[in-house]
Amino acid sequence: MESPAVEILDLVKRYGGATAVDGLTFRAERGEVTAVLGPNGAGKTSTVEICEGFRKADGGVVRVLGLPPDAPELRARVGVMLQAGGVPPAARCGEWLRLVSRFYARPLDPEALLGRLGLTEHARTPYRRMSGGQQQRLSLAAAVVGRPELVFLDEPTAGLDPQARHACWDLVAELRAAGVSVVLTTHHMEEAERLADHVVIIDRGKVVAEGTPATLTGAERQLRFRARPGLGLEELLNALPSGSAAKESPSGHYIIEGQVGPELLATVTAWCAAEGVMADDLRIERRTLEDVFLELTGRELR
Ligand SMILES: Nc1ncnc2c1ncn2[C@@H]1O[C@H](COP(=O)(O)OP(=O)(O)OP(=O)(O)O)[C@@H](O)[C@H]1O
Repeated sequence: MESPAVEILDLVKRYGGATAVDGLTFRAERGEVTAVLGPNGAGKTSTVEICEGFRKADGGVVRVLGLPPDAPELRARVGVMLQAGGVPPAARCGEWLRLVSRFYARPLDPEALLGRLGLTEHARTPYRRMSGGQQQRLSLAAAVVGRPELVFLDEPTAGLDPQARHACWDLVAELRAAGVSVVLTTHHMEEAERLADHVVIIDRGKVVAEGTPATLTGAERQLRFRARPGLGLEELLNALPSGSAAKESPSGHYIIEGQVGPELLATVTAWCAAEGVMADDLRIERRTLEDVFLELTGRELR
């Protein structure tokens, strides 16, 4: 049987006395996009860099395409986009991508890739003079130019403008369509919802939930509206069918959960009318991945 793209079992990484990755276990299947989500400091980059062979684990087992992460034969089969750097400051954008492409047997056309990522007009610009978003796009291009079987993207769209973000998403979708396995970390829940087949949420170095975006968010719907902060919701709750819940989160944003149907909608709007409350942006929708993420990892800043 073919091994998964990435298999991580009981991974542990410590820095001095602090445990950054604390018995982490998950797999990324071949041909799928796996998104690893987690608050700042959750251990995402540590985990990905161990898979890339850049850091050593203190415990557990990691297999990449069935091999140990430092196996030399992985270099030609795995693409890596780092969060920052990796390119000499004086290297010109186009020259660098052409150079990287020469390390591979069947590379993509570097010029076409520069065009795809909006870098053609910067082809002669030295890396140090490129903007942060342009540098980021060059790193993405360098990660995929060798037609890897598996690509690791660490926060690929952080700091990108909307146009570049969409270009990156299109590229990831194409990689997936071509059968490439993708493991990406991100703080953009929308990105994970759009791109990922499998989402792994980690917190304090452990997996706290995983599944498809649809299984994580569930089929349940919510009624949401905006109104002045601090509405007393007890009376509304009394009027709603049992098993319903009403909360204000964050301030001025109201969420009603339960059997969301015509009756619940009528009860809420009748209560609003009686209370003189204008419910703005009233809508019924499924929970988002961001809701699930915040429920699992809390609102405290890390
Ligand atoms: N080289 C290092 N030396 C010491 N501590 C480190 C080192 N690298 C990471 N850490 C610590 O390990 C923990 C996990 O860091 P890591 O970069 O893996 O998190 P992350 O989930 O990628 O965070 P972010 O979302 O902020 O990028 C953090 O507490 C961080 O301070």
